[in-house]
Amino acid sequence: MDKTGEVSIRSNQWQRVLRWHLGQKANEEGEDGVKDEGNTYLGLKLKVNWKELVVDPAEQFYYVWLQVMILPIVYNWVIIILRTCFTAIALNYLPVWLTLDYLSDLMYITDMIITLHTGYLDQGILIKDLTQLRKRYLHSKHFLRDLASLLPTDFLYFAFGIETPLVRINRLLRLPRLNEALDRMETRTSYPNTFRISKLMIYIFVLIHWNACLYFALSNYIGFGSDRWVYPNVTNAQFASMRRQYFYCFWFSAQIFTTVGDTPLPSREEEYLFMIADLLIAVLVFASIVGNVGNVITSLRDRDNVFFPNHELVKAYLRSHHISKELRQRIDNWYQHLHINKKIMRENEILQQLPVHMRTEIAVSVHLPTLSKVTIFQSCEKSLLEELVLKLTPQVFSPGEYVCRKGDVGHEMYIIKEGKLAVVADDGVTEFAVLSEGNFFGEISILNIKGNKSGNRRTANIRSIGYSDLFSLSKEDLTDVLSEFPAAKRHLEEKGRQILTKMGMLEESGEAAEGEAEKVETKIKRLESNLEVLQTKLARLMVEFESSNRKMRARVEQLELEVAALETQLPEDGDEGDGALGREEGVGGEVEWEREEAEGEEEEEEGLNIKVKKQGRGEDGNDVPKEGDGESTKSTKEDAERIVERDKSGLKGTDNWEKKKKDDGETNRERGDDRPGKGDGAEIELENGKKENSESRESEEKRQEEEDS
Ligand SMILES: Nc1ncnc2c1ncn2[C@@H]1O[C@@H]2COP(=O)(O)O[C@H]2[C@H]1O
Repeated sequence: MDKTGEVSIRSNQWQRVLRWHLGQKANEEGEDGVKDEGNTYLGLKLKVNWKELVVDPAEQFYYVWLQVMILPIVYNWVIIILRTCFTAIALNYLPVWLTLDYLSDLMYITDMIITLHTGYLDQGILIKDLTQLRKRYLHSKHFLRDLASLLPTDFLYFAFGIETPLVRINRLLRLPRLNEALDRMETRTSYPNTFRISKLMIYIFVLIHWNACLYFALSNYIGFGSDRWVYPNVTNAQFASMRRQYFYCFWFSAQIFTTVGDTPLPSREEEYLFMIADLLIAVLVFASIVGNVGNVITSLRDRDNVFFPNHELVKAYLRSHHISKELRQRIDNWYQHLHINKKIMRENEILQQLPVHMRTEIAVSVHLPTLSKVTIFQSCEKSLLEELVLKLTPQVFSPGEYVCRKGDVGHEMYIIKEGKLAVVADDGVTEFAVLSEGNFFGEISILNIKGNKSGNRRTANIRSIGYSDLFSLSKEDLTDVLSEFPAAKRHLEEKGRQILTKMGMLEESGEAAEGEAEKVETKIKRLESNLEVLQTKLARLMVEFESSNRKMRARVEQLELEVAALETQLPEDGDEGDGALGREEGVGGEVEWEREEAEGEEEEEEGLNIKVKKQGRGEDGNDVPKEGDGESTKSTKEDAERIVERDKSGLKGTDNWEKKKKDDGETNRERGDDRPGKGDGAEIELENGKKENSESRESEEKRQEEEDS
């Protein structure tokens, strides 16, 4: 199984390498082809449609191609000026130069084709459509620059002669491609500081080289050996060789740029101008060397400071607080141990800038070997381990140091990555057990194990025997993780219980008490929920009672009003028909106003009013004094208003309840349920009211009939 797996992984890698050879289309077919037959690769290679090849700029091929492109660009930057100024060098190696020239041109052309087929990201998606790629490249300024760098200026050789390679100066325009390649390398390299310094040195070398070439050309122009400043006479055998010519000029130029050593004083204006320009450039070169090297040193120190805590500051602090020599020595040893063994304490801080999933992957690959040695985590799901690794904090303990002491409050548990620790008695000598790599401890006091007599206190002293490398996991983090993985929690608790039982620190009745406590808790919860239901019912009943009470009161008040109105009306009935009518109207108005209060009872109320009027006339027949009439009517109206006001304010307290009832009813109706809902008390009330009214009306009518007869 393993072997087959390995083979398939390897073949996958090959398939990926093939992808950029075969192009996107051929790739799909190619995968099957490669699987099926060994010879298919060759067949597919012939089928490759190179025109449709699209390069992903994030892939290895593009990176490798950029590195290859460094060669022709650097070649042109170094050789064109050399051949221009050192004619002897140009002519002596002409076939070599011409070959290299056209080879570099070929690479420039290939580079343009590859750029044309390089996809780009649009909203995070790689664009592979060749028409779009072509359009984008051909409309960009890069294309113009690339085209300019490839113009066949070599035809100018016919005009100026083969010894003037300066005609190829346009080849230098490809410099941005070199920068791109170097930038990519800088992000990929594992040694960015070394890379930066090397890059700087190469730039300076090219600058000195150019200056050397120009110095030789200027000397040639002024006349070799005409003064002390220029290049000595080339007819002199000592300075005749091409190598000597170049090295002398390079040395002279390097002297100026590094401002080290004595250069001969210039004697002609041209020489002065050359020296002035060189010295100005030299200042910049010098400054950039110092600056860059300074940066590298600072970044190296910063890296160390991030990896390891700043010892200098701690030392200064300890000195200023007159800490004992012995303790200072221990602290020094601790730092020394970290540095020598490259123990990184602040990895969480260092990886902070990465997205969580990447941090998890790193943490998993770094810490999983340790976690997988821990027995309880061996059987755990991968997701639990992934959650755990991000929460682990590395800690290093020195020899003899106590990690925890019996009786302390526990805040974290520990996993041993490396080292040995002893569970020791209070005398610090008797060892109960020795814990080593892959063991864990400190879980008992943070797990709230039922029946644990020591509660949240440490049950033992743990002392580091030598240097020990631990991971600590805080109580909160552990609780968080375990809440989602109950099996792991049970496992941990079981181990804790075993230790506690051995130590006799687990209450026997702990389990039973736990069960009892659970039962009581369940009962309490049930009672509480019952109580809630009862309270709700009571509140509903209260509201219903309140509502019917209010209505009854309103009805009584209304009847009283009407009776009073009739009483005042009766004596005038015979004399002033109109006035009586007016009053009747007035009372009717009041009654109407009352009616609005009594919800949904209009018809019944009207019926009642008529009956009351009849009854009033029939029963009484007494003359009610006219004077008192007005007053009584007025006071009755005021009373009624007061009552209604009171009722209204009484209503307010129950408004929410009424509203809830209505809402409930509406919800039911929305559900298509026409039955009265939980909150349909009002409707029920209304129906009850109607029933009562019709009953009272019937009894009223009966009474009337009896009286009439
Ligand atoms: N006899 C023992 N063997 C191994 N580990 C122990 C023993 N006694 C205590 N421990 C561990 O030491 C830890 C001390 O802190 P805790 O009580 O939180 O949890 C304890 C256990 O994890």
